[in-house]
Amino acid sequence: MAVSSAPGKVYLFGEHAVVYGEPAVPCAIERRARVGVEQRSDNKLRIHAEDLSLDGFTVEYAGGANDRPDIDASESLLNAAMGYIDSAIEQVRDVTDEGDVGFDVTIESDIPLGAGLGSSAAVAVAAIDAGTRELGTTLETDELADRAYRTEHEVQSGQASRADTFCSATGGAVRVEGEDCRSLEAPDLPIVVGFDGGAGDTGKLVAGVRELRDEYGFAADTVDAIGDVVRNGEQALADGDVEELGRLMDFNHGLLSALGVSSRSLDSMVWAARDAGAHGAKLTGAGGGGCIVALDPTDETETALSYTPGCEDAFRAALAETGVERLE
Ligand SMILES: Nc1ncnc2c1ncn2[C@@H]1O[C@H](COP(=O)(O)OP(=O)(O)O)[C@@H](O)[C@H]1O
Ligand SMILES: C[C@@](O)(CCOP(=O)(O)O)CC(=O)O
Ligand SMILES: [Mg+2]
Repeated sequence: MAVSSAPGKVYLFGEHAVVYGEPAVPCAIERRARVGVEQRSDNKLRIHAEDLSLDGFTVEYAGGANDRPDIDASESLLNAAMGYIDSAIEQVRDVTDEGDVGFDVTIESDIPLGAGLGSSAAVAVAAIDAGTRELGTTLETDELADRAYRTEHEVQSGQASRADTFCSATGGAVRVEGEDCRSLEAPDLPIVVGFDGGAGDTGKLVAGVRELRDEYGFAADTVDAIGDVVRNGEQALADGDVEELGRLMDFNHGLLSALGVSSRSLDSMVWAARDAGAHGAKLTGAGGGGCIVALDPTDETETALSYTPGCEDAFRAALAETGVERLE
């Protein structure tokens, strides 16, 4: 059996706009998904996912479009639940040229699902890394990130950036613009996360922004403006100017909100953080529900969030210096 882990992330800047070629700066955090993969003697896939919102389940099936697991859940729920892991295993089969190989896969994760902290990318990166190693192939980080990106691209119906998967594979703070992915020097940022207990559907939210962008010139301008915020943010990051970073995060949140991807609970957490004296706050990831990220070196934001109606959990997140980790 091979076991790998990979971290989740927050977006300091640039989600959604990154899908259209603008730069984005995500930052890996110490919340990880661990995936164990063991080769079977038949061609079936057995997936044990403790932390899925289906209350944890075990299924056994051969994988691929024509063989669905026999469990009592709607097709859409099942697709949402299984899509990333299914597609990650296809990448393992493809990269190792072992189309018929079966696996027992076990997933454990401390990253909330669908909440903007990149659980899908972490699961894809860890699964592909463990799966390929189980078959005797160790991928370079760039190829691992690329294979995990293909997983997200497929599951999100062709609409995904390389940001989440590159960040999860390499760790640290990164900058992604189209195919250009690189690591950034980042100061130790005082990151606080607020979680509303909910989730958003990444594919749907991305499609919604695309429709707005196609329909209105000003929505396309809003996407471009996010790119400008990110470029300023990169400079602030290089200068270690946390106050300026915060101001730019506030601006970024306003633009995301204009694109329709915020929600009442995300907005209340953002305002609670600002009122508590955070340098800045914004939603992170696809939006619709899930998490916000704020910068505050004091305890005020975490405390304020823990009393904010609609906030289920608030925690400080350390930067994850290491991306994929090979545990067994
Ligand atoms: N612990 C887990 N076990 C199995 N699959 C997971 C797990 N965590 C995430 N996933 C997969 O990732 C999907 C959520 O990804 P996504 O909607 O992109 O949100 P995010 O990446 O922001 O968490 C889940 O529906 C599931 O397919
Ligand atoms: C909205 C988007 O920019 C980020 C999605 O992040 P998450 O899956 O919500 O963590 C989509 C993408 O970059 O693929
Ligand atoms: Mg995701």
